[in-house]
Amino acid sequence: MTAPLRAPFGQRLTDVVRARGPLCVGIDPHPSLLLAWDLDESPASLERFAMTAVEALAGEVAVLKPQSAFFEVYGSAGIAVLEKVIREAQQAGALVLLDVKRGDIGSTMTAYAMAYLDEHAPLAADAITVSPYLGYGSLAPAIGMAEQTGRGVFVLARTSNPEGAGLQQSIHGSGDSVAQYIVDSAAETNLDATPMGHVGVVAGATIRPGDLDFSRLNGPILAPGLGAQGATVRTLREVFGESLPNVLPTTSRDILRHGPTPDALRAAAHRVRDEVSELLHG
Ligand SMILES: O=C(O)c1cc(=O)[nH]c(=O)n1[C@@H]1O[C@H](COP(=O)(O)O)[C@@H](O)[C@H]1O
Repeated sequence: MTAPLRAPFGQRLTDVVRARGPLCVGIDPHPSLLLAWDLDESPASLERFAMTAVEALAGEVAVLKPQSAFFEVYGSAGIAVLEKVIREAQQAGALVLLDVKRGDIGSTMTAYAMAYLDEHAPLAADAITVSPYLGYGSLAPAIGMAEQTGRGVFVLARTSNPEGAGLQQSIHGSGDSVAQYIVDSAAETNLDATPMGHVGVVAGATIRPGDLDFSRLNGPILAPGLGAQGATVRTLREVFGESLPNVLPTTSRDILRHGPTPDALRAAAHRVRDEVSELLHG
């Protein structure tokens, strides 16, 4: 039997969060942020922006989450920057969650899995975001490959944007909401994993408290929405309650707006991380 490539994602995430605190920072090179950093909209500026964020944060925070769209805008030059971001962030000890929100029929999903979760893929990250709109089962190739390679997937369940609620809270054939069905499906995949499984869910820090029951998930909960979308660290307790230890809050603009000085970016990330740690450990 061949030795596993690396420890399972649930273990790796648990370890890095224990060492660095519970925070994911998004690398979202918005045009308005480039402007605020005195940069133009060119591939060279994209690289400067993204690598400054990596330099400042990859040795400090548990997880970095580059948003693929902001790199894709620049075509192949942007993808080359994204490859460098992933590689150098991992070398500095952060896990990289590539935010691509992929989802397709199973056979195409296999190709997405090979693009982002295969050992030899130039864009291989530690985890990706995936969309279950084609059915939770259609994600099987990504979930399977992630398990084989010690990587993870985060399935959109209840997103942070106001438009998500109507669809995600509608009632699924199981009698629960669509969002709850996604959480429960992830829970089935994660059953028996220790310290937790490799299938996370995405649930916005902006959602209504009590909308979802995460108690059986046994996996990480990526919680976007802090800062620019209006949620605060305090709202995390209201929304996630007893499941707070599994929550990985993520924030992008609210940190990046403090650039371009690496020290200021680091200080902003430390502030949010310490606030979340305080909430968790009292
Ligand atoms: O999957 C995500 O990361 C995500 C899911 C979600 O429900 N809401 C959400 O905002 N996101 C992403 O999280 C980031 C939020 O950015 P800020 O609002 O600047 O913190 C963006 O990259 C979004 O694409």
